[in-house]
Amino acid sequence: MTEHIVAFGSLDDQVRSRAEALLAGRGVLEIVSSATDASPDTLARATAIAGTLRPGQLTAAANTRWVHSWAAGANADLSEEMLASDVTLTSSTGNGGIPLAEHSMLLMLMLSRDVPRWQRAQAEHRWDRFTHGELNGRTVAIVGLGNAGADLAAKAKAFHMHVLGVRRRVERPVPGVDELFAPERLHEVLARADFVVVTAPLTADTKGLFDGAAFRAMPAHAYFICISRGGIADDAALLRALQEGWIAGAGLDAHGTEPLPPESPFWDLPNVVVTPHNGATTGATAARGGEIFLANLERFLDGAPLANIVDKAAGY
Ligand SMILES: NC(=O)C1=CN([C@@H]2O[C@H](COP(=O)(O)OP(=O)(O)OC[C@H]3O[C@@H](n4cnc5c(N)ncnc54)[C@H](O)[C@@H]3O)[C@@H](O)[C@H]2O)C=CC1
Ligand SMILES: O=C(O)C(=O)COP(=O)(O)O
Repeated sequence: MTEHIVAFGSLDDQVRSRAEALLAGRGVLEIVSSATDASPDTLARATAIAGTLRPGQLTAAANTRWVHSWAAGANADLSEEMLASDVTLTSSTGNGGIPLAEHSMLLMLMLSRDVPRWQRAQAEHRWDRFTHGELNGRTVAIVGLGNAGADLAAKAKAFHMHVLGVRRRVERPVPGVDELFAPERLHEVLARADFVVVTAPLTADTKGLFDGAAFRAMPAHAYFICISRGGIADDAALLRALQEGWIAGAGLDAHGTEPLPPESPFWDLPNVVVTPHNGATTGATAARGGEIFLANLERFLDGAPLANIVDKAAGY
């Protein structure tokens, strides 16, 4: 059987030539600049698609058996059409765990040292020597212990932090995590944390998990960091928590509304570090994403079970 693989977006030259080598004699690779540019003919020919489909496109892609998302969190791919279809959806989970863990360390360091205050002083050429904090000996609670969370636990341990972890399978220890808790004990964990880092995916279970009660459960000196998905925090509650001093500050790479609108109050809060959902945007992430796709392409061509299959019912 000849496979017709369509990729939306630009493929790195190396990934492209390796995909073409895998397909030699077994199929063709067609690159379309974006999903919007995919013609009905292209969609009808595709037996597999890499990229996020637009509404109506999956229905038009009648021969497609596999859709691969370039994203680690496949939320944007889980359309009504996708949920209703029996097409296999795979994600790029695993591409960005390392930079997300680095980004979490960066945000914890920036917040504890009050880097924004130095930046304000530097912009004004002002010599502002103040007392700031250390990570050493502080407690970090990590919610979600997959690629990013597990790597963060090891990194936090290397900074001599005490590491609390929240995961559903508490019976499975994670290196670097000192104490593991089930999600039902979240508020108890939050009450003990100096830093809370959310790395869990956005699912029906995690949507709005950080509501007013969760922020009130955190100590007033604690910082909230979200590197996975906005929507896990209720933005109105987070804003109140930051403005009214329920918590000390936040480091936000993932936001409830993206791009964060220019008028959003989060931009201007002195105790918030905003990054534009690019905590994992490194060359290495793109390279790892390419490897994940190529390994799955090989499995697809061999009729072998695919890796990184998204559990449509679980939502990630
Ligand atoms: N900021 C950015 O640029 C990026 C953000 N992401 C987001 O980061 C997330 C994490 O990435 P990875 O660590 O690679 O994913 P992962 O799938 O390896 O890790 C997520 C972990 O959360 C756990 N989990 C799921 N529901 C949970 C719940 N209710 N309570 C506690 N734990 C729960 C899962 O079992 C899994 O172990 C992705 O799902 C994605 O949404 C991913 C890449 C880039
Ligand atoms: O891979 C992911 O899930 C990410 O959040 C990365 O952002 P993107 O989807 O590439 O805009």
